[in-house]
Amino acid sequence: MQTKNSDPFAFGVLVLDPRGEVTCATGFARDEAVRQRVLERYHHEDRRRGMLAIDGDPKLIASFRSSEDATLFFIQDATSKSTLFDFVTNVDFAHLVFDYFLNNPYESVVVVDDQARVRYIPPVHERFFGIEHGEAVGKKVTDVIENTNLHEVVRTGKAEIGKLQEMGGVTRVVARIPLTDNGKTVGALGRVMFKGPETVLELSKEVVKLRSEVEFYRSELTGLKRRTFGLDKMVGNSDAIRQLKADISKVAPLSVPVLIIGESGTGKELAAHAIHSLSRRSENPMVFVNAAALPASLVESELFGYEAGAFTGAEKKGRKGKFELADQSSLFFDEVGDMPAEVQVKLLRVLQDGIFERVGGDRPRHSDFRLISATNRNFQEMIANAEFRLDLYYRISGVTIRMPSLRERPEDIPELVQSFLVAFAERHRTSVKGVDARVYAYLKELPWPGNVRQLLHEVEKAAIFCDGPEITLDNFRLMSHEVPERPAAPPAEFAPKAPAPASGRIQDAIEEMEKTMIREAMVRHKGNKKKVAEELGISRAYLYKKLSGEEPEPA
Ligand SMILES: Nc1ncnc2c1ncn2[C@@H]1O[C@H](COP(=O)(O)OP(=O)(O)OP(=O)(O)O)[C@@H](O)[C@H]1O
Repeated sequence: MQTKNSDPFAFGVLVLDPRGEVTCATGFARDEAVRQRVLERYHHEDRRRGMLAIDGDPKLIASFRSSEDATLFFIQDATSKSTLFDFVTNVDFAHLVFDYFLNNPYESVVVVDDQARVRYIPPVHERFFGIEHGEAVGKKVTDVIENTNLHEVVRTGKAEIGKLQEMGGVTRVVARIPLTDNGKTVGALGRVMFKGPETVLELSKEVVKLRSEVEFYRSELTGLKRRTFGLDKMVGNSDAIRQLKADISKVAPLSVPVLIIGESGTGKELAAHAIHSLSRRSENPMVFVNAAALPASLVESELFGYEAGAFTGAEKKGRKGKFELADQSSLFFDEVGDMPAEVQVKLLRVLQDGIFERVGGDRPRHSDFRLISATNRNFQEMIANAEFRLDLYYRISGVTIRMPSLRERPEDIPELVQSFLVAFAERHRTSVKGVDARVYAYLKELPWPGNVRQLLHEVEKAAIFCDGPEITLDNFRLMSHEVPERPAAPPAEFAPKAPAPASGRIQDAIEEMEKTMIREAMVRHKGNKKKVAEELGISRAYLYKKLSGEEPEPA
């Protein structure tokens, strides 16, 4: 057959009279064999119109229509159109599907050729544009359809999906798809995707809703992960630590204020993190306040925030304070026992009912925060000495959790040492050092006034100075002689009295040495007090006191 595969648009037309005689045969239909195959298949049909898929060589698709005086066949070579052939073979009402796609207002397509001339426009569109049936065929699409871009799609070969198109005073969401054959753009089709942007708006609202749900579940998942992480970070398996973990798990989900007491370095901040992580507020970050470091002059703006233009130097838009930031989250008040009396009184109301006012503001605000406080001070003594308000104490201590000192749980030392060595190796990308068995026995005997923090630093220093694969007793002995032991009792006891002259007294010498170490560490850590306290194995409150005794008044 001449036309086979040489022309993708090749077709044939066959017309029969009522007696079944051929009255017209063009293209494919001139071939006797093709006619025979089509008619054989047609003789089994009792429909008046439809499509026939005829297997063989070549594969053929014939659509037919019969009336009183004639039957018309439109025959196409289906060799290169296997999908179409399969479709027609399997769907014996294929013509209805085509009908639907050609006539339904929201499915029907406009087809243009490679010159962007209209090849097909469905009747519903003709009516919409007020044109006669068939009038648009052959015209430039831009002359027929308002605001079309089909000509550009033909030119560029690039699809345009979900574009808005104004037509006859209404907006539709349309898709314009290039049609390619053997890599060449032979035309394009355009179809309405949605009646109007409102439909898309609805869909996008749905997407936003689903996204926020995904976000919620994602944060739930992170929360779940953090939940175990919170307690897992607390190393130790002694009775004291197991009891502590059980207490934390019990208290954490309740919204009561928690006061964590314990010597410096026992892990109070770690416990606060665990409480927050195990609470329903864990999706939001915990807000920190170091009460000891809070100057009375800044307390209100820091804690309650301020309105725009509240004072010179204030941020233009105003600023949220810590209480506002902690809404729906936890507020961690570290070193709460070191809070000056004038600060204590300012907190009574907000800690009672969550109500506060921003500086320069004239309306009360409310924050739903959960208070977690920590101190290494002895409250009983402080209350007795009128250093801490009893009413405030009641508000912060809904539940009190006591952190056991390291002396109370020496059996945890090996596990702590191991975990510090693993973390050290990870941080410095080295292999994990082993530990000589005698080391543990030695460490268990020490008083550990700086508790876990001090142990951590001793272990890290030992790891730094250890050249071999195993940390030995010597590494520790060396370190512990270099670092003077400091008790972890209330910092006030250790606050410098007055600059001591070189008197020859041991106490003065220790203070001098301490000052030097603090000064050097402040330089090393560029003034980062947290790091300085960590490195020196002292509490931040202690460091603040030391610094305030040393630093000259600002000019
Ligand atoms: N049980 C523990 N397991 C592992 N690390 C711990 C544990 N307890 C404390 N640490 C570590 O010891 C250091 C001090 O802990 P943290 O800051 O929580 O103590 P703190 O009681 O708040 O001290 P301070 O009162 O001086 O602020 C931190 O590096 C912390 O990670």
